[in-house]
Amino acid sequence: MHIAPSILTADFAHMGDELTAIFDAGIRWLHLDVMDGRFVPNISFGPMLIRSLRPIAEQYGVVLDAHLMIADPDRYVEEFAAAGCEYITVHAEACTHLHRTVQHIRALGKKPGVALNPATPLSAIEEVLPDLSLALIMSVNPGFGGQRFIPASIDKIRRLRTMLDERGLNDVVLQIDGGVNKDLIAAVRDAGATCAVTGSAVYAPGRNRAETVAELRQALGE
Ligand SMILES: O=C(CO)[C@H](O)[C@H](O)COP(=O)(O)O
Repeated sequence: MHIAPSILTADFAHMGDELTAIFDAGIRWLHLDVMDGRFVPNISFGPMLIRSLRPIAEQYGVVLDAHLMIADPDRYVEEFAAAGCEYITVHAEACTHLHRTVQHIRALGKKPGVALNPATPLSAIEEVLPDLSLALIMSVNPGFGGQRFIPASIDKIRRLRTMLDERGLNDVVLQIDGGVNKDLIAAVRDAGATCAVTGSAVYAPGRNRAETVAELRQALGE
């Protein structure tokens, strides 16, 4: 089970320290929430910030995973590939030609992911599942960190796990994103997720980052 902290709720004035704190605690997967103010009602950051944190991530061998909550993401996938993202995830709801976008990311030598909003059924990705490296289930409505986990997401993870297993797609990362904390992380793992995005559970105001990471590991029985 990968723990993938999202920097959305980190202290942007001290980003270098925020990263080394979690990497020193053993984190090797970083989730980058890119928001455009159109697909979601919030604006976060873009490829420029990712380029600037890339050397620190490379020093520790950390996977950079970009979650593009942006309209018409084809316009920008090349920039995120050049910025050093290994996984590039787009939203099914934001793509007119999802299969083409997935192939575009693959052709750039990157690992394509597709995210689904809470109201979007799994059937929206069924046809592209064999082409994916990652499938992301949103367990909050995208746009903001610190929201409450939607309980129905557990069953959605289970159903996606079954779809992947039935097709022998065991290498596809099943990522869950939104409201995952120490009380929920074992349940999402048990339902079949293989990567948990944790924003405010790691980057909680005033909390020691090594301690928040250790709490999540403990909850997983590691
Ligand atoms: O995609 C996101 C919001 O759109 C964030 O990754 C997600 O919400 C993580 O933050 P938290 O763990 O605080 O919910």
